[in-house]
Amino acid sequence: MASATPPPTSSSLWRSRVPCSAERQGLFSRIAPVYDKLNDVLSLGQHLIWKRMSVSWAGAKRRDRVLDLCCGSGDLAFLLSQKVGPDGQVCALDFSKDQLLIATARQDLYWKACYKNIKWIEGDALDLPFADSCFDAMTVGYGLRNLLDKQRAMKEIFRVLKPGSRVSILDFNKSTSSLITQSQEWMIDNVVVPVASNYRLSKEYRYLKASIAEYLTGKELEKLAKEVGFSDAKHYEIAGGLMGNLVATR
Ligand SMILES: C/C(=C\Cc1cc(O)c2ccccc2c1O)CCC[C@H](C)CCC[C@H](C)CCCC(C)C
Ligand SMILES: C[S@@+](CC[C@H](N)C(=O)[O-])C[C@H]1O[C@@H](n2cnc3c(N)ncnc32)[C@H](O)[C@@H]1O
Repeated sequence: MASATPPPTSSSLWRSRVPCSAERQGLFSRIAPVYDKLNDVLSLGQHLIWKRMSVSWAGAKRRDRVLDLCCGSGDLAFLLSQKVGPDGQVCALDFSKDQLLIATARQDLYWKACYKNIKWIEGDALDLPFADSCFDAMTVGYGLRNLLDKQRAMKEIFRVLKPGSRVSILDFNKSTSSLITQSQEWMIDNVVVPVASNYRLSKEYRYLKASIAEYLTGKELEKLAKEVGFSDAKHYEIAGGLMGNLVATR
């Protein structure tokens, strides 16, 4: 009699599929304590340059009311805060309590007066607790790729933006070039995951590869934005095509 197939272990389950929403929430909470440090180390500090570019593309200006969606530890929220100034407001939303705790701790550490204009909100990007047409600009830094229902997310982003305003969505680029894809995968397999293993976070960082494979290409992101109603959408490749940024205008 053929031996019964053993039930999949949690790690083998993960290897064969991208985690569900609750598992992702747990993932980002587990990586929260080392998230910023590993981003700095693994991107050689470049990620902050990419984030500054993304915030500039959002078009936030003084006294605006803006949203940083999937804010995590707050990198883009702090940049937006400086753009809108003390008379503006930044709403920064995330569904991970642990990421928001890191963000609020950073806010307390930093001295800039404008940072008092940031409001941290625990919520779901797929069901935003905001009225229609209430934001002058929005950023989504490394968030959309992590959302299970990207169309629903794009519809929510469209709904809460004021007519004529922009969203700037920074993430890994799902490249149509096999060389770029192979480079991303090589770096994740041979640099990112081994470094993360020092913090017992191999599985969490290995997820990057599957999430990029499941993501949308630049053209597909532009198409999705136009389908939900954005009047204009343009995807820019940065960092040699390893990263990408969609700018969509309502
Ligand atoms: C800021 C960056 C990634 C944020 C990020 C997003 C996610 O969805 C994750 C999911 C699970 C774990 C961690 C993350 C996460 O950190 C981009 C830079 C940090 C990356 C971890 C570094 C990846 C290396 C790149 C493939 C190539 C870097 C090239 C650079 C010019 C050296
Ligand atoms: C890779 S981090 C990006 C953090 C930050 N924007 C940055 O650029 O560093 C992705 C963030 O998205 C959040 N996230 C994932 N799915 C979410 C959802 N459905 N609703 C709200 N936040 C979500 C995670 O908790 C995590 O903090």
